[in-house]
Amino acid sequence: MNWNIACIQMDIAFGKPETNYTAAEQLIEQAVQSKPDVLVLPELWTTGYDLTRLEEIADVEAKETISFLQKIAKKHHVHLVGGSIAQKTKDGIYNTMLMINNKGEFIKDYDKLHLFQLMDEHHFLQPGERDGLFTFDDKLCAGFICYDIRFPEWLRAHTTKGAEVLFVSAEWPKPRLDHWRALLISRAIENQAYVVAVNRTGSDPNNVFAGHSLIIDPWGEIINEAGEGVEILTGTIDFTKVHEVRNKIPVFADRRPEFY
Ligand SMILES: NC(=O)CCC(=O)C(=O)O
Repeated sequence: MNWNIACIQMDIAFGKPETNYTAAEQLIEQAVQSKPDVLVLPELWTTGYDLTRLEEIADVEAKETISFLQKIAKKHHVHLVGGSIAQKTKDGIYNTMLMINNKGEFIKDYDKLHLFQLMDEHHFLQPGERDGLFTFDDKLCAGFICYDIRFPEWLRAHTTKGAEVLFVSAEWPKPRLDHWRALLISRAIENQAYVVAVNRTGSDPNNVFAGHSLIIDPWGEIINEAGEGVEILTGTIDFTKVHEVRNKIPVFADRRPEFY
């Protein structure tokens, strides 16, 4: 089985959800022209890092975003890794990734596990406590959010359970572009999995963001890489490649977890 992927590398208006819904919808309408099976959005794409105003602008129980994504998924018969949004719950605000299948069914939400202190997340957000595993078309995938990629053990915990595609939504600043690329390529090689990583572009009052969304195969080869600007990045995932690479170098069978 193959999947055509489309990554929505967008700019994000700081603290303006309505502007961002409109911008995302326009880009998605362009992206669906190539008939993707899966569409992916970046981190905190409705609000950006306007953390001091989250109490006011976060989506309560993610209701508005889920309904926005469900409408798109059904209209275009496309699976959505709906990036992440600031979700307001009774326990606090979370940085939450939303997965909707191509029938418009809500499949999974994943709250960012590792909060990034350098961008003050720990002062405004609650850390997640659940895994990022989910299934589209019977294929086991996993979702991660930005800083999570610095924790190889977290991604490995998902591939040892069988995940074959690792989706990453990010707002990764430009000064650490080299880390972004190196970490993502490493996560693909060590997990022998596809990595589909969507970063935002543009800037906010505190950071300039790197763009350079990436689709990487299980051998660590880059299938496609975006530039710095607004872009729809596409690429095809061939699931047989996961099994070819895992059979060639049987990393999972050769692990010695009793010594780790
Ligand atoms: N939004 C984030 O989690 C950014 C992570 C980051 O920039 C890093 O260097 O790690």
